[in-house]
Amino acid sequence: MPLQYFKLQNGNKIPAISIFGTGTQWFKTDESQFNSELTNQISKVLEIPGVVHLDAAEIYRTYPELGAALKNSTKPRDEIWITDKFSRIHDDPIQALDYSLSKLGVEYVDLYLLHSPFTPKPNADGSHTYDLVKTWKQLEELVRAGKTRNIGVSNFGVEDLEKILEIAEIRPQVNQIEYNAFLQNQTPGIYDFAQKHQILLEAYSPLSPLSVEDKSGEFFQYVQSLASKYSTDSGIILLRWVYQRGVLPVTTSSKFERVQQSNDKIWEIELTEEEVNKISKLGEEHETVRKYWKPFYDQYN
Ligand SMILES: NC(=O)C1=CN([C@@H]2O[C@H](COP(=O)(O)OP(=O)(O)OC[C@H]3O[C@@H](n4cnc5c(N)ncnc54)[C@H](OP(=O)(O)O)[C@@H]3O)[C@@H](O)[C@H]2O)C=CC1
Repeated sequence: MPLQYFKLQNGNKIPAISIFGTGTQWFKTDESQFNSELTNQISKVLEIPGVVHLDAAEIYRTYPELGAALKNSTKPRDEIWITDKFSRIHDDPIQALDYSLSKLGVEYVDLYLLHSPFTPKPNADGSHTYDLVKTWKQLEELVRAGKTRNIGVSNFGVEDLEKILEIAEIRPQVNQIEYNAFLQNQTPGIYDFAQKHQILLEAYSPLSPLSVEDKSGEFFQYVQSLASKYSTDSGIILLRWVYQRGVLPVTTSSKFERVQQSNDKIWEIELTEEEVNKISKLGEEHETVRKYWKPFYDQYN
């Protein structure tokens, strides 16, 4: 089966898996330290036929590598979905997106997100908050200027989203959150809230369960049995479970074969409803696995 899409609330279509994130293992603290291995990997990803979905952010400091790969690629711009995020390295999203567009050498991104409702670096008074409403208005300006096709948020809880929905003239289409079988609500009620308001959830770190050391429990035996049934590996089963929960998986790999496999194999299998529900149930019974934004969200484990 070919690549699938989710339909956003505004009618636009988004490729239903982001096969290459440039954060996590590719994250850098210094933009000027060029990682040619990353550029090579993105270049190979851009050779995969059809639309490919890439994930970027200001704070990953990987625009130079992504820009170099895009420059060398012959793939038409409309076959590349670029998600980017404002992480508050620049003061506001207008400056930040102008910077990333110039580094990436493109005229627009497909989706621009507020990376989190917090400032990673504390304000002078020690707080981590900032003016979300003012910032959202700037994102809307970026849509009107044609610099991004869609806008959204990341790591937002229900209350933060409510603030945005109240004032939005252009609605958030996406909330990219940490989501895996062992963390089905990054913050209380976020899954149901997003469904109700037609905000597409994206799952970053969807494969976190595989990083657990003790894999002797029923969850792992069950996922492994499904991998055998569908002639694949546990990673693909977990990505497919995310997709069948109506959530868009955002994954990455240093191994090109895995990127290729995530892009193809996930569309060749279909879990039954019973299998999806059983993964959800066994996952919920397992201890929470949360890797990011822990100082803010560990309280919800
Ligand atoms: N908005 C936010 O705050 C955040 C966004 N993100 C975004 O999400 C992206 C993905 O996050 P990440 O946590 O890396 O995602 P995953 O949960 O998909 O983890 C990727 C890891 O899993 C391994 N892997 C990949 N495929 C398989 C497979 N089939 N079987 C077993 N292991 C596999 C890879 O290792 P190997 O290299 O050895 O294949 C890699 O180390 C980031 O790059 C970033 O773009 C991430 C964190 C926070």
